[in-house]
Order: sequence, then structure tokens, then C-alpha cells
Amino acid sequence: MMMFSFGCWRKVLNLCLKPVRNLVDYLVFSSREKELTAKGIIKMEGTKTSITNLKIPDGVVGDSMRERTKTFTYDFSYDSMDCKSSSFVSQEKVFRDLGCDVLKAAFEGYNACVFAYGQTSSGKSYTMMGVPVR
Ligand SMILES: Nc1ncnc2c1ncn2[C@@H]1O[C@H](COP(=O)(O)OP(=O)(O)OP(=O)(O)O)[C@@H](O)[C@H]1O
Repeated sequence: MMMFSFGCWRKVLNLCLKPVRNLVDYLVFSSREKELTAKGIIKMEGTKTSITNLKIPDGVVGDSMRERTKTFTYDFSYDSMDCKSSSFVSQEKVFRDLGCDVLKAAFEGYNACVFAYGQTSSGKSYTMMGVPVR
């Protein structure tokens, strides 16, 4: 499991599913971040998630520890920043990709566990529970 500290406006959610053991990266802005007009530094493309360090000027070549953009590969990378974006991933899609097999296994009598890991306010509860039903 990865442990990142990308700053308070960075949103990462990692889900570790047992026994499937998928590694997942998940991205969304909070309302506070939206108010502060925070810039997105995370990009999802397929199974890859890239993070850009804006403090490192574009085009500057430094040592490998100081790359402007770092890319990580997961089993799934989900972008939930903008529901109008073509790459937007809904709760339903996350559930279909990650939850269905676990639920099926549970109904078949196997032990199953969905585990959410991430920094505070990164969306663990939201991803697991959704929004409260009125
Ligand atoms: N995919 C998403 N789409 C829209 N809003 C989201 C999403 N994920 C999280 N949020 C919102 O971001 C806020 C923080 O999410 P949440 O409470 O789930 O984080 P958490 O990781 O469980 O936090 P903590 O570790 O503090 O318990 C909530 O207001 C939630 O509604």
C-alpha cells in the first residue's frame, strides 16, 4: 500500500480489496478546495496517476528525486473531479469495478473485506457509504 503526503488539497483514496488486493487511486476536490480555487496537480490516465510538483519549474531537469511529474500505476485510477469530464468516474462505476466481486464472494460464503486507506478527508467514507439518504 502506498503512503503519500501530497498536501492538504490533494485527494487520494486507496482501497485495498481482499482477496483481490487491488490498488486504487482516487481523486476529488473538497468544497473548501473549490472555494480556494485550488489547482489540480493530479492526472489520471487509464491505470496511471501522475502528480506534478508545481514548485519545480517546467522544463528544469534535476536529479530523479526532484522530477516535476511522477507517475504511479495502479490496478485502477479514478478521476471524480468533474462530473462533466469524459474521464469522470461515478460511485456506481467504482462499485461495479471493486465491490461486486467482493459482494459475490461474500454471498458465496467466502470471507471478504473492503478496506479504505488514505489521508483524512480524502473520501474514504464517501466512497464506501455514498451520500446520506434522506
Ligand atoms: N467522490 C466524491 N465525490 C464528491 N464528494 C466527495 C467524494 N469523495 C469525498 N467527497 C466529499 O469530501 C469530503 C470528505 O470525504 P470523507 O468524509 O469521505 O473523507 P474520509 O477520508 O472518510 O475522512 P476522515 O479520514 O476524516 O474520516 C466529504 O464532504 C465528502 O462528501
